[in-house]
Amino acid sequence: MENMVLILISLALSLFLAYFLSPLVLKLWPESESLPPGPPAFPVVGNLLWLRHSFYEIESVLRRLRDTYGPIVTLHIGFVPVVVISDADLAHKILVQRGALFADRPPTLLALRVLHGNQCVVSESHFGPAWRVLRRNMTAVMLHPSRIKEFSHYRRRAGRVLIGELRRQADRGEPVVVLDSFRYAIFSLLCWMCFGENLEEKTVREIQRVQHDITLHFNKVNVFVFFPRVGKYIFPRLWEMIGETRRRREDLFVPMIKARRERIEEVNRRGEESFQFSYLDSLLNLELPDEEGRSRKLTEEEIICLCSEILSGGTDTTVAVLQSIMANLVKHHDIQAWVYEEISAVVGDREDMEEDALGKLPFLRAVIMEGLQRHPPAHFLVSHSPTEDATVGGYLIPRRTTVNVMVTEMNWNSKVWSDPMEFRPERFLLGGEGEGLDITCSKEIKMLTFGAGRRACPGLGLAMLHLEYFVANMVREFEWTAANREVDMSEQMEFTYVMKTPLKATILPRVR
Ligand code: HEM
Repeated sequence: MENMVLILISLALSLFLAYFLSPLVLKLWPESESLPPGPPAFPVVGNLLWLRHSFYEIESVLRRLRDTYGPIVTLHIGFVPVVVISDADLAHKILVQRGALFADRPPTLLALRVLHGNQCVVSESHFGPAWRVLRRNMTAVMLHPSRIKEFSHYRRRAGRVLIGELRRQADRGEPVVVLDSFRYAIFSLLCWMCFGENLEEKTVREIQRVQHDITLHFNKVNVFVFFPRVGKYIFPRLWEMIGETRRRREDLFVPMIKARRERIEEVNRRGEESFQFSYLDSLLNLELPDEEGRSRKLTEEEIICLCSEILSGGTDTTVAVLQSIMANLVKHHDIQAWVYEEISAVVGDREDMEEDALGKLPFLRAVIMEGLQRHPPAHFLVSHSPTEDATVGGYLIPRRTTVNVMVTEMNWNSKVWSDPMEFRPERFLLGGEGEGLDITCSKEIKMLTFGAGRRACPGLGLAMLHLEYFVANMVREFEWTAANREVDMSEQMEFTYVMKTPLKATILPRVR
């Protein structure tokens, strides 16, 4: 109790100093000369602008700062200096040309470490041997094109569930709100790939609820940036909720892990051949190098966090883009008609749309690329960090500094893209400015939706396939029109950037 009072008093004092004495004091923060420029900063609160703006406004704040200070600025968020880059050449330098130097991640907040297994997940691991093993396992074992192909029966099943659900809603004669159906389709698909079982709907929905709560906490833990050591005493309820969600996830995942272990032993004993491989199987076998160079098996908690990572990372991002693309097809009926005609010409009146057909649909691919360019679900990358002191744009960025890049400054750059805010898939066809665009950005950055370099998104191929597969099936089965006169395309920040008003459409089954 005494501690609590002391904390509150010192907090109040700092806020008082920061807010009321700011006109008199230019800089109380002992800022290193070397960091890129930025607004004045103060103890505890960092930049005063956080007293006037919420984190949700960070993008517009950064645009204003870019106009004042240039394409590389330093913000102070609580105690943490954060360097933000908004220029494609500088971004290419740190992500690709000197990628190894900037491939580390900064230390994660304690609250996130509780949820993310002490940084033992691919996205948060420090750049080093353990990250290499985890990432190679994810890309070579789970996300390798041949493995993705093996999972095609899961996609067919998820596609049927989605179309069935949309048809049921359409039969009621009401406009459909598609978001939940999209989310369930993508989530269940990832669940089956992750756990290797045709899990029942009830179980999938339970896992989905826990993952959803983890996402909600992920957004709230921002407050711990300001109070990294004492946050759990200042916000005891939030801290308790985080612990509670973590326990619920354990209660769900641990029995599945145990069952899977036993199943693998049984399969090995019997020599069964028709065994559907899963991400979980690879994690059960995986060995991580420890600090002394020895190998060790993953703990149960680490396995839980790695499964959780793929479910969260692969769902919200893909669903956000899927919804935005469908909203654009509702809004631009001519583009929807073009997609439909292209699919019909290739697939004809066959019952099922085979995945191989997707490779013969260049306009569909262009629509997906345009969706990714215009509606990146992450407006910032996951934070990077240099492993040693580094110079960028003439400024020194000390080792371990948090560095981030503004994705939308690349994707919506009017010097690269004509009318970047218009939905114009043709730009990705022959002769268009996006023709043959290398989405991995190896030579230059024009679109940064999946990041670039060593830490670029390993789920790129899977996400593209899911987007193409579901958009193609939904356009083939239904004609989509707006339920309201206007489709509101404005977006807001949740875990990712999503449509502020979820898409509501009238869908009519097509006659074949
Ligand atoms: C449209 C869908 C997706 C988008 C736009 C997207 C975007 C991103 C971005 C911007 C990053 C950060 C890159 C960086 O820090 O430089 C990232 C990292 C990551 N993504 Fe995705 N992602 C998508 C789908 C997926 C899927 C389907 C999976 C897995 C099934 C996945 C797994 C990951 C992982 C594990 C990382 C961390 C990589 C590392 O730190 O080494 N993502 N993604």
